[in-house]
Amino acid sequence: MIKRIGVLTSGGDAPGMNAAVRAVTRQALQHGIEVYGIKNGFAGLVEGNYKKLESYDVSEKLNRGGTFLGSARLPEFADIEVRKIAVQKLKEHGIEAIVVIGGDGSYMGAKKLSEMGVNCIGVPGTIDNDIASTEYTIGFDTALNTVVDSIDKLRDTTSSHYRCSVVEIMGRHCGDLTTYSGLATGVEDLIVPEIGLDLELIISRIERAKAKGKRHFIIALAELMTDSHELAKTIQKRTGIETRATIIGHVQRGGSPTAFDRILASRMGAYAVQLLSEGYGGRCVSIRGNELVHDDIYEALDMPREFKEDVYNLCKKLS
Ligand SMILES: Nc1ncnc2c1ncn2[C@@H]1O[C@H](COP(=O)(O)OP(=O)(O)OP(=O)(O)O)[C@@H](O)[C@H]1O
Ligand SMILES: O=P(O)(O)OC[C@H]1O[C@](O)(CO)[C@@H](O)[C@@H]1O
Ligand SMILES: [Mg+2]
Repeated sequence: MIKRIGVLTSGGDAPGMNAAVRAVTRQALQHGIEVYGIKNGFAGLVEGNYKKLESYDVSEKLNRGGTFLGSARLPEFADIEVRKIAVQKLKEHGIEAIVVIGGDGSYMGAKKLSEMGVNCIGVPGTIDNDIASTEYTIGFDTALNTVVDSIDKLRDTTSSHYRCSVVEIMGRHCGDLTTYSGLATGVEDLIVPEIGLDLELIISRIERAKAKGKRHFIIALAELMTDSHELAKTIQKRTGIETRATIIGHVQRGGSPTAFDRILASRMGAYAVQLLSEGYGGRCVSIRGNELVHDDIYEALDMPREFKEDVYNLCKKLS
C-alpha cells in the first residue's frame, strides 16, 4: 500500500487548480496516505521544495483562483539528468508517487517521471482545453466566463461608437475558448487555428452586413494567429469602419473557479489518488460523457483533438 504521495501544479495556472489540490490532499489523508505539496511545479521537485500538507492546509482554497502551490515552466525538465535529480530527491523524502496538475507539457514530464519509477497521474489543469482525451480541462469554464464577460463589456462601447473590435483570446493552439465564447456572445466573426484566417472572407462579411445597415462588429481572434493590432488596422483601412484591438490577456487565467470547475477539479483530484493507490502510473484523468476515465498519457496526447465545428458553424450562422 502506497504511504506517501506528492502533488504539484505546473504550466500556466488555471482556476480550479487549488480545488484539485484540496481534493488530492483530503482524499489521500482519508485513506491514510501522507501528502506533500511540491512548490512551483517541476522546479520544486528538482530543488526538493516540499511541504507536508495536512487537512487544514487546504482549508478555504476551494474557491480561490491561481495555485497556492505556485506554478512554473521548467524547460530543463526535458533533460534526463535534471529528472534524475528530481527522482533522487523524491527517494530521499520517501515520496513514492505524484499527482501532476497541468496541461499537455506537464503531462510529458509526468509520463517521463513514471518511466523512471515514480508513478504519476496527470490531472488536466489548463484554461486552453487542449488535451484531446478529455472533454473539459479544469479552468476552461472559468476562463470562458471571463471572456464572455469581457466581450459583453466590449460590445457596449463598440456599439456606442459604431466601431469594429478585434478581440484576442487565449488558448495557445486550440480554438475552443474563442469558439465557445463566440457563440455565447454572438460575435460577428471568429478566427481560430483549426479553420485558419481568411481576410477576404472577413472583409466581405463585414461589407455585406454594413450594406444591410449593421453598424458594429466584434471579431473574436484566437491568439498566435496574427497580430491583432495589424488586423484591426487592415479592417479599418479596407472597410472604413473605425476598428480597435483588445487583447484580453492574463485576466483569463484568474478569478474564483466556477461551480463547474470546482466540481470537475474535486472529482478528478480524488480519482487521481484512487488511481495511484491502485498502483497506476503514467496515466491521466479524463472526463468523457460525464464519466471519469483514465488513459495512457502518450495515447491521450496523441488522440486527434476534436474541433467543435458545429459550435463554430452555429456561431457564424447566427451572427
Ligand atoms: N517533453 C517534456 N519532457 C519533460 N518535461 C516537460 C516536457 N514538456 C514540458 N515539460 C515540463 O512541463 C512544464 C509545463 O509545460 P508547458 O509550459 O507546456 O505548460 P502546460 O503544462 O502545457 O500548461 P499550459 O499550456 O496550460 O500552460 C514545462 O515547463 C516543463 O517543465
Ligand atoms: O503566462 P505565459 O507564460 O505568458 O503563457 C501564456 C500561455 O499560457 C496559457 O494561458 C495557458 O496555456 C495560454 O493560453 C497562453 O498562450
Ligand atoms: Mg499546454
